[in-house]
Amino acid sequence: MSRLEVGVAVTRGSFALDVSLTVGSGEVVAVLGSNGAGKSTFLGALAGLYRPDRGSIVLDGRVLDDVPVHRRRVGLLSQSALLFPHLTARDNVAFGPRSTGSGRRAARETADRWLAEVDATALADRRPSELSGGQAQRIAIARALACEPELLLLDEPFAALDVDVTPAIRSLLRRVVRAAGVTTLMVTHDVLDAVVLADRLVVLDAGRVVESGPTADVLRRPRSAFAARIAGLDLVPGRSCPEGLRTAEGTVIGGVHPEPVADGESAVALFSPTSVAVYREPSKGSPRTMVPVRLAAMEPHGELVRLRAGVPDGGPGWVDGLAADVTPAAVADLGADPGDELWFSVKAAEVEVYPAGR
Ligand SMILES: Nc1ncnc2c1ncn2[C@@H]1O[C@H](COP(=O)(O)OP(=O)(O)OP(=O)(O)O)[C@@H](O)[C@H]1O
Repeated sequence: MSRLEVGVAVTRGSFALDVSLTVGSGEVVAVLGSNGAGKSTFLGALAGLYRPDRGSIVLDGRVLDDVPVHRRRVGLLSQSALLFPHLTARDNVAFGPRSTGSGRRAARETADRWLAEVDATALADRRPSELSGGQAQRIAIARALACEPELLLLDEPFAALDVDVTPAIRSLLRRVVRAAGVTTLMVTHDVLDAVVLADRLVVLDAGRVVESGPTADVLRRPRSAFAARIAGLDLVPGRSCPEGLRTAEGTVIGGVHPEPVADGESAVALFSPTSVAVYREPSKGSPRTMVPVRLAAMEPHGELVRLRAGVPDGGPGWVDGLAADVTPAAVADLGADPGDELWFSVKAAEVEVYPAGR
């Protein structure tokens, strides 16, 4: 079991990544972030595909910076299985142990053990062209772990699978990664991968870590707009004020402070889309915060309809992407279409204000 300590800066064209991160021995960390946030660049630096401009990667006390890729003891599982087409499943799995010095027989035994671990013993003699996508990915999992990596990198490991096989492969990966106790870093777009597999979430934005913490904590109390979006919550950034939160342009969002936040401190207001009511006109004298929006989109959301806000003419940018989940009957009463100017409204008692950042 190995502890990973990374502090790297990587430049690709005009994009700059600067990330410091520690992954405890045997810990599974998920790296999330929107498109272009730098997730693949970060993983590529760890895998040895990109040379950092500065910084270092230390795995179990070994500095990896100048270690050739094949000696790093870093396993990589990608979206596609990338099996050798001319080798059987067993020989694909045995390839790693063979190339690190195991004899033919020992490598075969290791391969058979890992094929059993991933419930693929019956597939041992098949070639990749005779495997389904899910079966091939199981073999790829066995192959990655048969090398006994000190660090396992998962790059969107389920992105290329059919949706109906993804849950089974996801839970299989969870089982074998936990059993192997291997230190793991996973890049994913899917919050479900993080919930099922990861101890901790790290959110990247524009090449920087904007949020990090235990998976459940980040999803319960997101500090970044991206994490709030994946957790299904609305988030408004600003500064704490006695009434709740004041946005940069001066809107006050009434809210409660579940934990102490100093007046004027950088903070975020969080609320559930189900606590947002939607009106055609602002209601006067209401104890609710009323925010003008332009309706950007409407989509089904379970038994409700999710109304997605865009910025109205001259309105503040932070309303962009706010969600309101309302009943189909309420949508019919409202008679709203995308492009209409509406008011989102939320009660102070349903807004929680927390310090921003960790
Ligand atoms: N070969 C390249 N040359 C210059 N810039 C690049 C190159 N490849 C990627 N970039 C830029 O680096 C930034 C980060 O890209 P990266 O692929 O790491 O993001 P990502 O978070 O993995 O995105 P996605 O979720 O879309 O896969 C992007 O702004 C991208 O435009």
